[in-house]
Amino acid sequence: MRHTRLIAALDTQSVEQALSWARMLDGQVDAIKLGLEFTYACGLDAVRQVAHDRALFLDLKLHDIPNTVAKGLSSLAPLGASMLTIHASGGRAMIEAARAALEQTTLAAAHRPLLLAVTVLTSLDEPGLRETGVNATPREQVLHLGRLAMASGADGLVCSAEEIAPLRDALGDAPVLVVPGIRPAGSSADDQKRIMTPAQATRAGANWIVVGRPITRAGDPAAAAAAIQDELRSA
Ligand SMILES: O=c1ccn([C@@H]2O[C@H](COP(=O)(O)O)[C@@H](O)[C@H]2O)c(=O)[nH]1
Repeated sequence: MRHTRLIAALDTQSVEQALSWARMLDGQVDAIKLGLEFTYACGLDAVRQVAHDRALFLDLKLHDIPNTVAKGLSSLAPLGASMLTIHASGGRAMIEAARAALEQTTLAAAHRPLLLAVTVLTSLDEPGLRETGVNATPREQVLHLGRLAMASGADGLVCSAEEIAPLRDALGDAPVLVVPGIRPAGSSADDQKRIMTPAQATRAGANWIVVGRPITRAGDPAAAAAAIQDELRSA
């Protein structure tokens, strides 16, 4: 049976805050995620410092022409992240270039970061997606982009928990599914639109769930993470 692992999103503009959360969550989460907010505010040296010997999901969602994305990933690969993100909507050539760049830059295949393609942001519902010019439901568009990304060299997909079952039906166990938009029962949805609880996401087949504010805003982040791990185990 698949075991779903927990990533804590450390979204902050402060190195001290990120370090403090990372230390208090050591042993409670399976990886930490640093993203745009932290990286733009604090820089790549700070990413290295917080990641230290922790498993790192570096979620910078690259989206540009193939050459630029490839060069960007070549610059990021030495940081030692386990997972890096690009937008699937960048297209086949961009995804292929991204994969090739990671293979060329990383000396040992075993140390190559997983290339994850973001499908449809979990903050978008159907009306929000249509406003972007996409005449499909989020589920249809996630499936479309998921197929394209996996056929172009992605190792996995970022999607909401609502799309896990259709993705598994279409693509089987191959894609590593990393799932944000996770809210323990009773917690605020914030800006997320396609949400599920940790238990629902693990039952649906998530490999990893990503949880930010329900952990970082808790009075006791370590206890909040431990409660999510308990929920995953007993689902
Ligand atoms: O579709 C996506 C892709 C990435 N994210 C990121 O996950 C975390 C979620 O944080 P919460 O505080 O739990 O909402 C955040 O860092 C996003 O950048 C996402 O939410 N949806």
